[in-house]
Amino acid sequence: MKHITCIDDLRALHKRRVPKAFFDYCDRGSYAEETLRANREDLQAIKFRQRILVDVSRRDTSTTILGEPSTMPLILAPVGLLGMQHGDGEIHACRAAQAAGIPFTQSTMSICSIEDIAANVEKPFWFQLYVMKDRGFIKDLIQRAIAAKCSALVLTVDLQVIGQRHADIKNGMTVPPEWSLSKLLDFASKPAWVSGVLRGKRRTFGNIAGHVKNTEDLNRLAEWTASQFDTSLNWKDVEWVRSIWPGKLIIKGILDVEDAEEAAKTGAQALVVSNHGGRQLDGAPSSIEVLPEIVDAVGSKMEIMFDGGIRSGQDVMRALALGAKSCMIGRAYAYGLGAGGQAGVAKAIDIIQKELLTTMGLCGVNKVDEIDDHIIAV
Ligand SMILES: Cc1cc2nc3c(=O)[nH]c(=O)nc-3n(C[C@H](O)[C@H](O)[C@H](O)COP(=O)(O)O)c2cc1C
Ligand SMILES: CCCCC(=O)C(=O)O
Repeated sequence: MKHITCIDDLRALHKRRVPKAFFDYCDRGSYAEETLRANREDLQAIKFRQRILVDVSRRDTSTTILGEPSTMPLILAPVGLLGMQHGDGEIHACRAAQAAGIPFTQSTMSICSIEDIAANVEKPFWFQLYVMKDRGFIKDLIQRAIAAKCSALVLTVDLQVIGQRHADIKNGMTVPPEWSLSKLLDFASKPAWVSGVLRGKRRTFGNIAGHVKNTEDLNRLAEWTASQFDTSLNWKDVEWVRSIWPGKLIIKGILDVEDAEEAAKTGAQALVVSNHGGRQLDGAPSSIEVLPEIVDAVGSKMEIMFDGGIRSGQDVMRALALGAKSCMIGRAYAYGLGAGGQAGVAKAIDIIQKELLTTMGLCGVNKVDEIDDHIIAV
């Protein structure tokens, strides 16, 4: 890993090591990918004020996230199918996060189950919930997260209707992989990936396989989602989740001020300003574009987390300057996982922390809570 110096290097290695269908599933966005591109372009358009001759010898990235100490304002976002990027991928990513001292969020759509992770890591992790039609099953899932001592529930509210990802259709992306000649040739050129996934505990969705009806459709992710996810989901269901889950609640997938104001009334402690990494509503604004107005509206009532397009410590600094308390990363660490398992995720986190520390120094800032819009050049 010594020639890896940035997240882009991990992406290139991920692309080389993991079958095309799973790399593209991770890398690409929905429809024309306008929002996917806007997430990156709008972050890059924010320029810093360089400040010199400030004593920055006591720089420190540590902070708190929902009252808990964290070594940096960074969270591993829920990412589905990590166990298809690398055998036992969820366990490896969670271990890397815990070793680095930051939270890991397990997706409902994980390959390893909640119990698989809990048995293989040392500390509590966060659980992300998708609400499906079978509410008895969802209640059971929440109770499994409670039994596994998950320390926060991330309720994702922006994927009841799934945005089409052209690449997944073109690649025939299925879980577990379905065989075809082109896939066999692709897999044959990635032997380390094949043996890693074969050694992994599971090759299908650990949390949901065996529980929900229509599992015969499970292989075709988009069709299966359309048949299982509940499009009637509304604010009353958030109250229902709140009544079952006693711990910290985070609502993920807010882009609109009115929705943020509604979220603030639910008793949730935090929200994530997110467009799902440009994988859902194509044509939606970038997350960074709407962050300031959401912070203005509800930042005094809830902790504001941010995601969408973060590929560096500079990007974390930008989101914090515009009012986020912490940032989630999705692809940045998934690339690391595909590139090198736990060590690759650790590398992604380390790269971002070092970049943040350097950027803080060059902007004349010592502490995370000193980062605000004074560091932005106008
Ligand atoms: C491959 C992939 C799978 C994802 N799966 C989930 C998921 O299961 N649940 C969820 O809430 N968000 C999911 N997301 C969205 C991420 O949690 C996060 O919002 C997004 O990745 C942030 O953008 P970034 O990838 O540019 O950092 C997924 C994102 C990616 C890239
Ligand atoms: C069916 C959803 C799978 C996980 C997800 O949220 C994503 O791919 O963006």
